[in-house]
Amino acid sequence: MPIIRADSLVKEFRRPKRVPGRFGAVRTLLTRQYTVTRAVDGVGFDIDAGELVGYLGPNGAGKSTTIKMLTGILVPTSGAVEVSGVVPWRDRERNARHIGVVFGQRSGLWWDLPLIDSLHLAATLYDVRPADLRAHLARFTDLLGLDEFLTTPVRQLSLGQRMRGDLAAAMLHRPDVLYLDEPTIGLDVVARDRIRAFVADLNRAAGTTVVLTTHDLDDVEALCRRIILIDHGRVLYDGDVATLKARHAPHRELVVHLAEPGPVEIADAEPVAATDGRVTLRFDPARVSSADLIGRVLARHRVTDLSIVEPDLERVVAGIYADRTA
Ligand SMILES: Nc1ncnc2c1ncn2[C@@H]1O[C@H](COP(=O)(O)OP(=O)(O)OP(=O)(O)O)[C@@H](O)[C@H]1O
Repeated sequence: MPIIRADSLVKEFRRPKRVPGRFGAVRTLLTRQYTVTRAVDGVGFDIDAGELVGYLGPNGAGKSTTIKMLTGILVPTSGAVEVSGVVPWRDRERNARHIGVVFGQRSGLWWDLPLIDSLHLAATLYDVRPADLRAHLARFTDLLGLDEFLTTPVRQLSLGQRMRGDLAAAMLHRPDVLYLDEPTIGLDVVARDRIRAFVADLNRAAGTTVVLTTHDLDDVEALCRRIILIDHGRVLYDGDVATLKARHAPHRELVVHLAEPGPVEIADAEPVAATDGRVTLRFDPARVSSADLIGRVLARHRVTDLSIVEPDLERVVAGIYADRTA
């Protein structure tokens, strides 16, 4: 049963056409001509309760605009959107009760308050019961490592600390759906890992549905089974990560470290690199299994180490965008 339904969503932005020259500003106002940007151009998808979906696309593809329509910040030009049976832009208050939103570039916290006071204030706004607040705060503090900076004013927090605070604030009322827009942008490895672990835990333990927009495809590899790929406001791909890779990057690589450097010639495998006894063989798993290939290499060579390299999602997605613009 879908918890999020988007059907033929379109969003156009109109901007007054600027008239150049003397008195241009006045003439811009008077001519009333507009440039129309179609940021989202017929996007549709269903997301089931408990899914964790990566919503991806290059700069300007229409990701944030879609998320803003899902959260009720923007009204679609046409098409329909429903989240937990609510039309977000029509009933913003009811919608807000069952969603959490975190925009990586912007904070929902109160700058002058210590983080803990900001969290209490967020809980008050959402009518979180004191006992629930205590339980959620304890769990989030533990998972996100908040205790070292709970009493620090928000304006003094580092980006990673602030982001963890924002996530906690967004989830205190235990919404069914969490929208995350670039949650790990500019963060160090520690903060990024904390955030990934927290999101994975929310999804697994509480069944929270998560829609994640990110340019960091390591986030996607770590968290998402399904991705929706958009470009120029349209869906290019909607499905699981493994199928996308199989379709667009069917090859795997077997990296072999030889005890005695030399050429490796094996049927069904193409040597693509060789340095200091480290040979990389590219193969198609649909034609030859890794086990078979490894068996053949071991039968012919003395090997000190070997590994299989999966295609990198980053490269796969970059290749798809390049094909589109070629
Ligand atoms: N308020 C606005 N007024 C006019 N045009 C806008 C507005 N907001 C977005 N756009 C345009 O709509 C298109 C899609 O923008 P959007 O921010 O949704 O892309 P995005 O995929 O989130 O990009 P990024 O990865 O760079 O954040 C862009 O061409 C952008 O310039």
